[in-house]
Amino acid sequence: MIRVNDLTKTFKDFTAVKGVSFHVAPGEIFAFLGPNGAGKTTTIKMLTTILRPTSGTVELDGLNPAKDKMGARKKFGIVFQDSSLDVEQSAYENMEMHGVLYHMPKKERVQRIELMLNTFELWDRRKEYVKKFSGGMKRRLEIARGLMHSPKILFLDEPTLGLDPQSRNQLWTHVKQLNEIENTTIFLTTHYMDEVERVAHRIGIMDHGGLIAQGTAAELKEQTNTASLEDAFLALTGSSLRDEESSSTDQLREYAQIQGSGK
Ligand SMILES: Nc1ncnc2c1ncn2[C@@H]1O[C@H](COP(=O)(O)OP(=O)(O)OP(=O)(O)O)[C@@H](O)[C@H]1O
Repeated sequence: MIRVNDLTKTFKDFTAVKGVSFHVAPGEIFAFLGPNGAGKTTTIKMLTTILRPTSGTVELDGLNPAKDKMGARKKFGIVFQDSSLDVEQSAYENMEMHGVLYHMPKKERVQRIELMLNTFELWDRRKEYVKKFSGGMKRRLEIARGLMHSPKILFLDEPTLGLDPQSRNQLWTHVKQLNEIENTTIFLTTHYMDEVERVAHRIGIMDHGGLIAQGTAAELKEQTNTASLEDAFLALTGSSLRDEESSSTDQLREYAQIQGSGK
């Protein structure tokens, strides 16, 4: 479903992503794990037509986004770290707007909104303004909205950053359910090791712009002769994700999210 070959991105004289190659099968949940600045977001941006690769190729369900941007965009939904919801509108209106942008017929829009809001447990709150929602509800709404046009692939860039453990747990329960029901292929990035173990079928470990290992959690542990994914990560990168979690970039992001959620 996703085929990436020798993908590279250079900003002036700095190479943020270096010759990354991987495949994601239909219906698979693939997670990118890596410290701050490893190149995860830059990779997602190249996969989703936001950034043009310096070299290498991307294929999404058989389409090359560099050649057919609009065709490729219909194949995926995306949720970035920064919210793009209209907080002055209701949950229903946010969904409706997305359906209109994707030229979905009215009848299809109505059915899909109900299905997705139910899947993400927001149907009862559909008429409320998004500004009244908690951080976890906003995230779930963003994912539901990203799935409005029934994309084959869902990209999630650190979707649980700044959420409390209960909201994180709830979000992944819904995402996994969606993956099982609709067989949506999911590509995600996260800092949280427990999430990766719980949710991902396969994991890619990124460090300094390169994809240094990939496989199931069991395979990564076996490769590094370690007992936990955290130890495997340490053995591969020499740095701990916990240290990275409290980096200034993360603190700033979390601060911005708290501000955004009006807490
Ligand atoms: N537009 C840009 N111009 C120059 N350098 C950039 C640009 N975008 C990203 N970088 C650099 O590329 C590197 C990779 O950044 P990227 O955001 O992809 O990392 P990441 O793994 O997603 O980390 P984080 O978890 O902090 O988002 C970083 O060193 C970053 O400073």
